[in-house]
Amino acid sequence: MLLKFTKMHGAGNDFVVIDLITQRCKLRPRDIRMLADRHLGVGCDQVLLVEPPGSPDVDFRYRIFNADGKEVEQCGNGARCFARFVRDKKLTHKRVISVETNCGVIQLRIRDNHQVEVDMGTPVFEPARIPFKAQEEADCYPLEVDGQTLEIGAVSMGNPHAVLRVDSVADVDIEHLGPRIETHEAFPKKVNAGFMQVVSPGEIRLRVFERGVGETLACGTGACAAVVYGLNRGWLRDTVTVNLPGGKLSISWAGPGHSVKMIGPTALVFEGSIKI
Ligand SMILES: N[C@@H](CCC[C@H](N)C(=O)O)C(=O)O
Repeated sequence: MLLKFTKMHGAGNDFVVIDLITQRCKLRPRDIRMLADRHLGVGCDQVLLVEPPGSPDVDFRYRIFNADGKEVEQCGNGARCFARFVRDKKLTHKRVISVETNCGVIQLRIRDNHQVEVDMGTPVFEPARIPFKAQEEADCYPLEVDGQTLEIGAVSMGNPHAVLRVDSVADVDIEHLGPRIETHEAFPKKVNAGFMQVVSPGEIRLRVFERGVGETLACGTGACAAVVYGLNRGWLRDTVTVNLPGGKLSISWAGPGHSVKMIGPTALVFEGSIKI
């Protein structure tokens, strides 16, 4: 069949978005891998499927697949692009949209200038729920990688993140360290690895090696994880500008028990059809 798609990005984290409300298709993991392939398909970090909701209390359901074909729980930049997509396609006229994801319902607010605000929910630090193998919950943990001990923060934003503070993101050997942290045995479901440079209490630089993808130009949940880790360590204040290789996000967190708010851009790249 010929499948219609929309290519979008949020701060350079790119997506193939598929409307499964007005068209029907059952995508297999190999279809997802083909769509995500930058040589043989459309090319993206994640494929997003927009579906009807499972309950009348929410507006939509959306599902997220990494480029490796595996379904995941959450995607911050994808959530913003999803909101812009359903408005642009006139699947809703609402500016405040609630959507069911694999880690619960999240709220999105469409602002002006193609910016979208997302309530990303409360961060989870309990090791078993990340999941992360540790005796007890702590602000930071030692992680042995290639004979050196790294100091990491571990947090779930619906999906698992490890965050390391570094002196300079430009000097991180992300191609070497990223895969080793992603597949470290302490993270039974693998992990997204973020490298954070604190510029000031209100500004960080961040590079993320994403689970199931590799280094991306931006990671929304990674930005949230870095800010909550930095706040817990006393390095950051409650609203932080996160500079990623592909753009800027604004992340706010009022502390334990509060949800994390993210504001950032969305962009439409092109639309097309592809044979599945
Ligand atoms: N790019 C995303 C995160 C996508 C999922 C991630 N790779 C995972 O496996 O958890 C974001 O913007 O949050």
